[in-house]
Parts: sequence; structure tokens; C-alpha cells
Amino acid sequence: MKGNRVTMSGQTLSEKILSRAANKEVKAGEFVMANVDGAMIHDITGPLAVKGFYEIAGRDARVWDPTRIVLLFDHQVPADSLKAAENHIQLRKFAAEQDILNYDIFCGVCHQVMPEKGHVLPGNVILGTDSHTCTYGAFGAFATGVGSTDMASVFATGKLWFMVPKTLQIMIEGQLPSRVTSKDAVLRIIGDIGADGANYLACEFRGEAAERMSIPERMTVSNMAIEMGAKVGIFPADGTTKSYLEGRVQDREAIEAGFVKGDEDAAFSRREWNVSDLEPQIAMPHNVDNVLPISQVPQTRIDQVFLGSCTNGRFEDLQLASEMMKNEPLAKGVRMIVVPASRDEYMKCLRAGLVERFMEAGAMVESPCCGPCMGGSFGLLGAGERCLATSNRNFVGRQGSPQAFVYLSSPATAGASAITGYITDPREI
Ligand SMILES: CC(C)[C@H](C(=O)O)[C@@H](O)C(=O)O
Ligand code: SF4
Repeated sequence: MKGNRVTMSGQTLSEKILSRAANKEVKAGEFVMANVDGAMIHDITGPLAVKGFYEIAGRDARVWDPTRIVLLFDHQVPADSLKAAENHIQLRKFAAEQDILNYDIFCGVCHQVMPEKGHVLPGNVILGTDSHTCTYGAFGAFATGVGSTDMASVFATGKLWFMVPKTLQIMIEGQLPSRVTSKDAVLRIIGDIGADGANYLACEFRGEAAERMSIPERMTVSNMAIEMGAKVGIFPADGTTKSYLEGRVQDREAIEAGFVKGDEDAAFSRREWNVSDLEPQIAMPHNVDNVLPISQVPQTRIDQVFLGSCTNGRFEDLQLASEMMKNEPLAKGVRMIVVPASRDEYMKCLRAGLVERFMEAGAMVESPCCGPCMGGSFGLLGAGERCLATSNRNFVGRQGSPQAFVYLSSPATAGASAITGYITDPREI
């Protein structure tokens, strides 16, 4: 057959990961049944996944592999309604029955806790019943959100159908200026690409500035891949990934085993951004791709600052915001809600004296959870109010009233604005 052999061009990183998971060589556009390495559910989407699982598999069924499933409580915690409390009871019962690891209330937001506690490995296929599951792409994982009924079948079989995505390499070149962050970079990219511009693509973040990003910075970028429609948003794993994961995952050899790189002769498209002259960016109401450089934002008074979420609720984010606040009090009429993304991140803030500094300024530091991010248990906005948030979505009604306005920014911009009372360029204070 030598003479007839069809020469295969190389494979992208995502094609390689899905080839391993499907036990055969796959290319973009193919439909494949792939083995899942890890599955995550949380308090909002979990109950339906559990119900679906018992419906598919039978009341006495066991999940395919309890060691690969993680349950987290983060959206409505502590329980903010009777319904939430009942959901929590049901999920705790499921975890106990099936021997599933359960991170109960106060552990933190799912997308922070998953990597922090060693449940994410490079090269893994990880599914979560939450759209921001793409955050684990920061560790070189093929991670994506699925619906609760898909998850029910994953619980039963450990497998799921995928269409192998095409790859868009997003080259982030240059060097981020001081007080301009990876959040500004990803907001600019989303502003340019559009909310559906990367639909079902595997976005691969490459280039000098991307490689230089720390894990928290990479998590911010991967987290927002879904806001341009991407299936996954991956940073190829490297030394930075390894240093973060060592000491967190039990199987240290598995870290490097997942260091997968795409081939240069694979089929992909590429776009480039140079961030050396990037300004801080703001996503204006009411769409994440409605992005303006801060110099073009009209003077905008704010009522609330929300510093937190799986996008920007890590220690480094809170530290940067606090630096911008320079030990000054909140501007008159501004309230600030600070929510560290996990108990571990909260402890780091405590040790560094950040909690005290925020509270002295007049802000309140809440226990780790999703908080006001999706208009959850507290921090809702009333009609006409404006909030500057470090989270990832600003849709109509996202944080309360449909007549409220949510602006998205970096933690540096949030800190600077908290003390001035209007959307402020952190380079100017
Ligand atoms: C509640 C959940 C389904 C939702 C998501 O999938 O993203 C939430 O986390 C969000 O950010 O809007
Ligand atoms: S912090 Fe916000 S974006 Fe992240 S999982 Fe919670 S609600 Fe969704």
C-alpha cells in the first residue's frame, strides 16, 4: 500500500487531545465518541444531571467512575432560598451515595477550586455543567461546558460525542504595559472578534505575551473564551503550568505526560494582537463584545464595584485592585463587594492584610462564592444603577434589574474606580 498512502498533515493540539480520548486519529469536523477524564457539576446545574442520570441508568445505578466526578457548591451559597437549600440536600445525598468528592459551601467557585485542588491536568478532556468550564484551558486541558442531560450520560458511560473543532490560534504578542492586564487583552480580543466570532472553534492562545502570563492571568483569558463562542480556550502547557500543578495533583508524572503541542503543518487559522500599546478596556452595557478603550469611555459614575468571580477573583487580582486604591476610602456613594474566588484565595488575602485594607476603605469582603456575578444571592442592582465588575458577563438583567448597567473591567480599573466614583484609568492615579 506504500505508493497509495495518503499523507496526513499534522494535528492541532485539540485534535491530538481528542485523538487520545477517542483512541483513534481524528481531524476537525469529524464526530467522535471520546472518553472523559473529569466531570464537574455545581449546585445549580447538578440536580438536573443527577435526575437525568437515574432516569437513564436506573435508580440503583452507579456512576461510571466516582473518582473522576467532582461536585461543588458555589452559585447559591450559603443557601439563599428554600429551593437552594433543598438542592443542596439532594446533591449532598448523591455525593454520599455515589462516593463522589463534594466541595461544600465556602470552598469557592468551581472554576477556581477545580485546578486549585488538582482536578485539572494538561491534555485532559474535562466537562462541566457550566459555560465557563473553558477556564481549565489555562492548564492545557480540552475543557468545555455541557448541558445537564449530556452530563447525565457522561455519569452513566464516561463518554460523550464531540465534533472535533477547527483551531484558531490567537497570537498575543508584545508586552502588557503596567496596570494593563490579561483581562484588558481578552476584552480587546472579544471586542474585535465579536461574541460569536469564534463559534465552536478551539482557540489556542500563543505568542510572547501569552507565554509570559502567570496562571491566574491565563485563567482570566481562558475563562472568557466562551464569550466569543469558542468551544475551548487553551494555553499549551509549559513550565508555568507545571510549577502551579506540582504539589496540587497526586500523579506528578501525569503533568508532563499531558504537555501536548500542535504541529506546525496542522490546519488552523491565525489572528494576531500586539498588546504593547494596549489601553485598559471596558465592556460597555449590555454585551461583552461592546468593548471600548478606556480613553473613549464617557465619564461614568458608578454605584457599585464587584471585585470577584471565576474571571478575576484570585489573590493577584485583589492585590492589584488594592494597590490601586492606595489605602484611600471608597468614593462617596460607592459600595464595593469583594468576593475571593476560593477559601484558599481568601486565606492568601487575609495573610497579606488585604481583607483589612478593603474593609478599612469601606468595602465588604464576602465568603467565597459566585456572589453578585449572575445576580445570585446578594449584591443585586436596582433600576438605573451602574456597576463596574471584574466578572465576565454584562447582559441585561445579569446582576439584578433589567434597567441596571454592568460594565466589565480589569481589577486594576475596578480598584482605581472604587476610590474616584467613576470609571477611571488605573494608569492615571
Ligand atoms: C448557572 C450556570 C449554568 C451559568 C453558566 O453556565 O455559565 C453561570 O455560571 C453563569 O456564569 O452564567
Ligand atoms: S463566578 Fe460567575 S461566571 Fe463564574 S461560575 Fe459563578 S456565576 Fe458563572
